[in-house]
Amino acid sequence: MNVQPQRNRNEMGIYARFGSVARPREPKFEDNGYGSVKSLVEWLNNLFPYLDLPPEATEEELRDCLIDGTVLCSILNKLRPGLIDMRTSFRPGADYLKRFLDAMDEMGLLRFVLEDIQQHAGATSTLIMWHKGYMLPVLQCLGTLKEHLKNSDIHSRRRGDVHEVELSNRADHSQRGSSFNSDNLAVNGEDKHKNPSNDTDQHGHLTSVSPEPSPSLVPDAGNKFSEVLKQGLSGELSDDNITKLISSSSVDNESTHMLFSFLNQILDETIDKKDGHAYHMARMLKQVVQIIEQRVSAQAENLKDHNNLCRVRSEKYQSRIKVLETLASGSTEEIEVLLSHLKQIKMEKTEIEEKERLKSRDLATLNEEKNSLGIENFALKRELETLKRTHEEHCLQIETQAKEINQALEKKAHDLERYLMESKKRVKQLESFSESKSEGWKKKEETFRLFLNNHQRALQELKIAYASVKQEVRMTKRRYAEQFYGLGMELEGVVHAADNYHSVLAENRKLYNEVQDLKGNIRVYCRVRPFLPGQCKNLTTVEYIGENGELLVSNPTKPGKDTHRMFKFNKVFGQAASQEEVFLDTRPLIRTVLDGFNVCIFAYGQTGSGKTYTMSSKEEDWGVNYRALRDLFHIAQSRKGSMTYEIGVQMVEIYNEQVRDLLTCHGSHKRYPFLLDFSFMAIFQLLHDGLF
Ligand SMILES: Nc1ncnc2c1ncn2[C@@H]1O[C@H](COP(=O)(O)OP(=O)(O)OP(=O)(O)O)[C@@H](O)[C@H]1O
Repeated sequence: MNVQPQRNRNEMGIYARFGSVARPREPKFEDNGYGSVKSLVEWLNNLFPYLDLPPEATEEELRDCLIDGTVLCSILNKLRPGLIDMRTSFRPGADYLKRFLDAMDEMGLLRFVLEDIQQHAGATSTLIMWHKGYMLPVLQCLGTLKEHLKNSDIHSRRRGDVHEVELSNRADHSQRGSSFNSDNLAVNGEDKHKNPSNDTDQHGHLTSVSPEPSPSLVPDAGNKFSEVLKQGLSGELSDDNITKLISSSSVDNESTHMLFSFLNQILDETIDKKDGHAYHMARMLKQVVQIIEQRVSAQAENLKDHNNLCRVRSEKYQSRIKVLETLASGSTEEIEVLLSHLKQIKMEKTEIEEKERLKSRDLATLNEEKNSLGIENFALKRELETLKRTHEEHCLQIETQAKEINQALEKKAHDLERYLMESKKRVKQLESFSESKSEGWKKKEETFRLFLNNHQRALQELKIAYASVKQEVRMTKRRYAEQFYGLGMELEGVVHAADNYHSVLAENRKLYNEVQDLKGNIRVYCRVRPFLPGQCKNLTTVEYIGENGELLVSNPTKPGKDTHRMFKFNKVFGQAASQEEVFLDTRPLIRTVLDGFNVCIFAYGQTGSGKTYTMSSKEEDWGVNYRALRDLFHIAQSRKGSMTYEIGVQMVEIYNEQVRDLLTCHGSHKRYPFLLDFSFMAIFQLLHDGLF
């Protein structure tokens, strides 16, 4: 690469600050062995006719064509179909370029960096001119792709040929002796140097190999290992000698090409023998060897590209160094400018030195001050330490006191919290109590208000009523006086009527007594006692009891008409007659006592005939005596207003012609004559007369 610095006053460059204009000669792409820009443009037009690039397109036009990355990605897809998915929604430009560069990395191919194609997109024209050769890495990358695409076409064509050759080889392999794989390539660096004409083309690429063994791949006649190999393949060499040969260093000295040839020959021999497991192993190994050969070939390509890149970059840097050397040896104007700069710098230096002197003087002063301040500082430090110690002791005391106070305060706070909780509880209780009380008082107030209102209303009503009552009382008084007068008049009538009543009453009494007289002053009743418990009911002598006091008694012991005897009484009470019935017949006679008549009732009969039962009886079934007294007291009570009665009672028993007082307690007064009373005398007379 011949880069000569040229000076052109009509162009501007980054050296303009020195007043000079320098433009390095732009690197020539043709010099790098990748073909000219023109050839690349032609290749791209053939590949993608729609691009329609002008044949004389500049690097700038080429960059504009490639900047969105789609063309580059399409080239890669030509090389490996489907490598980059162009249908995805990548943004043309940076995204496609990144995808392209990543794919190049994956394939291990030489590539440029993103800045190589993008760095001048927004730059000034000055910078573009300086970097006129900036597209060089991009063009080199294009050249690499062009070569790979070409090789890929050759390889694909050759793979078709190899397939045919392999088929024919398998058919007559025994006649041919040996066959080389079409991909047998020399990749060792030594090999390339040793046999450049055999392994690489003029651009340093690995050459393709024809299906037939190339003379360049034939083992070297002067090589000892090759001779031994020939002997080994022809079976002239023993196994021990082969082992010794492998263990010796002669294998290391052989080229990769020879080693692959040797390996292929051994594998072909083994396959030809068709010896069971060894045959299959050999086939598999042969396939592995082919893959390794392909990979070695690809790596050789990459290494070669890398070497080329390094060489190009080295040449570029060499040219830049030369440009810089030229510039350094360069211009008087620049030197003058530099001298003026130097003078200026010297003046600045003098000023700076003066300032430094002043600063050193200030520094000395400051040092003295610093020393005095140091001493003062030391004293202050000591004082500070003393104060610090005192302060620490004081702090400790304060901390201790603070702890004690804190504990006391915490205790108090705890107590206060407890009190507070209790107070809150009590406050809540009091609040609820006061609320309930308040509600109660409100209700009472409401009730009282209603009560007051009612009372006020009632009071009003009372006042009105009072007025009306007052009026009414006046009216009533008047009416009362009138009625009182009327009553007085009526009372006079009543007095007259009372007088008449007494005369009527006397007349009534007279009539009543006359009725009693008509009924008979002396009445005789007969009561038949029922059989007592234990007595035989069939022994009764009562045959018939009549309505009008007839009683038929039978006596079977007497003959004839004396068997039945009829008795006649005022009334005969049968066995079923009650005490009440007996009393009711005697009651009218008893009541005449209240009109001043004397009445005597006595019972007569043999022992156990029922005299006591009829007259007294028991409390629950009173006899005539008790019933008569109760009736007399009742009438006396009803006539209390008009009549006052004094009632006296005597009860006597006449037994064996002896009269005994039944109410007295003294035995001396029991026998007759204890009382000379008319009524008793009459009874005695009656008894004496034999009426009873
Ligand atoms: N009507 C009657 N109904 C039921 N029981 C009667 C009746 N009359 C008498 N008795 C009963 O007959 C018994 C004898 O009666 P009670 O003592 O009255 O006879 P008395 O005539 O008074 O005898 P004494 O002359 O011996 O005193 C009593 O047990 C009495 O309760």
